[in-house]
Amino acid sequence: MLNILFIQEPSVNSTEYHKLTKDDRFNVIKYILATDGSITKESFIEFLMQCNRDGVQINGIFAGFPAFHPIGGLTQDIIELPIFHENVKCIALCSRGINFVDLETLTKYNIELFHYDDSSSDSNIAINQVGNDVADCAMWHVLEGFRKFSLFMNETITTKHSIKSRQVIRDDGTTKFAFGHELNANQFVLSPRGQRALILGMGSIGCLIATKLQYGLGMEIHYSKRGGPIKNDSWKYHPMDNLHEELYQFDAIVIALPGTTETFHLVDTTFLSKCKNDNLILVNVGRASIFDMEAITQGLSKGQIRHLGMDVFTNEPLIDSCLLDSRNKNKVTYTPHIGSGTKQVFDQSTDLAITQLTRWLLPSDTSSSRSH
Ligand SMILES: NC(=O)c1ccc[n+]([C@@H]2O[C@H](COP(=O)([O-])OP(=O)(O)OC[C@H]3O[C@@H](n4cnc5c(N)ncnc54)[C@H](O)[C@@H]3O)[C@@H](O)[C@H]2O)c1
Repeated sequence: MLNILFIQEPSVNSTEYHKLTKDDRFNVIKYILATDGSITKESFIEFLMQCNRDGVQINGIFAGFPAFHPIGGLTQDIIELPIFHENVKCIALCSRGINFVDLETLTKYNIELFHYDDSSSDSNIAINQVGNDVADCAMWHVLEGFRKFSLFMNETITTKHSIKSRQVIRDDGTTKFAFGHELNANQFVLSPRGQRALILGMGSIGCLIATKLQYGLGMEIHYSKRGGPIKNDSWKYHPMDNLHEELYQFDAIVIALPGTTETFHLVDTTFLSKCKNDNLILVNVGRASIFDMEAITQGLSKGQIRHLGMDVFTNEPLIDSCLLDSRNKNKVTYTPHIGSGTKQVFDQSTDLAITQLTRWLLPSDTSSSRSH
């Protein structure tokens, strides 16, 4: 019997989880690392020791979201414990990103770490569901940048009146009727149709953002990435090393890049100085580290940035102060890192993680979806 420890709750809709609970080759053990601080690293280690005293060896770990984060990560001292590295053969995360895990020490002990990967048709999953759902989130922020629907909705909630909610306040404080095309005396609601979007990063997320902005909003698509262009004749490629010279022409810039040392503060004061100097829409669904937030804050205050849309934050889970600043309330939209937060992704991530664990632990198993 192989023991799989669940340190986070799986999706109750997961077919693979239900199969696992009925499979007599596996035993499901749960010790949930709660996010409220009630379980510490010490209590987790004590739990492992108790398992050992009871003669139960943990062979695989379903880490889910947010994995080991509540106890400060899967650190070297935990992995170095013989009761850990002598028994655990594999760990499966539900997130695509691998954060708070000491990969080097896991590799030293040949412990396999799986993460969410929906790019292959190998398993019974919807391919690139994450890319699709994050791209929806990016498209919403871009649309908000042009049309400002949330702003009008909030005004309607406040005024309970469909005319007053779109009224424009003149510089002298008087109001006038508005068709809905004016935000204030100097700013207009715009159609995204025919406007130019630059997408930075053209991986599984970037390509779907491009498709949605092109076919959903009617935008002209430009993109940049490392390693040369992709095969698509209707999107225009700009090499990264010449990007600054091209920035003047874009109405919306969408970030779908990973947070790396190379992309750190890619969007800084110099970058912004090359962009158009008003009505710029900036959206980030990649990583906040790509933005130099001081430069962005200045861009907002001097009126260069018409709209800032963010699904990622510098010190998550905290929200960047420029987004919370009341002076920017009509210029920002933010979502709490929920780009991929759909039921479909949640259910599928459990299915994938369990498939990865069971395949690794029983490599010769050829039954059902667990076969190689
Ligand atoms: N907001 C969310 O909920 C959410 C969810 C999943 C992923 N993400 C973020 O989105 C990022 C992109 O995800 P993906 O699945 O499309 O990744 P991917 O690996 O499929 O694509 C990354 C793209 O970025 C490009 N790139 C990487 N480094 C670069 C550099 N230094 N300069 C220029 N281009 C570079 C690559 O060429 C590729 O086109 C992830 O790394 C993650 O940070 C966010």
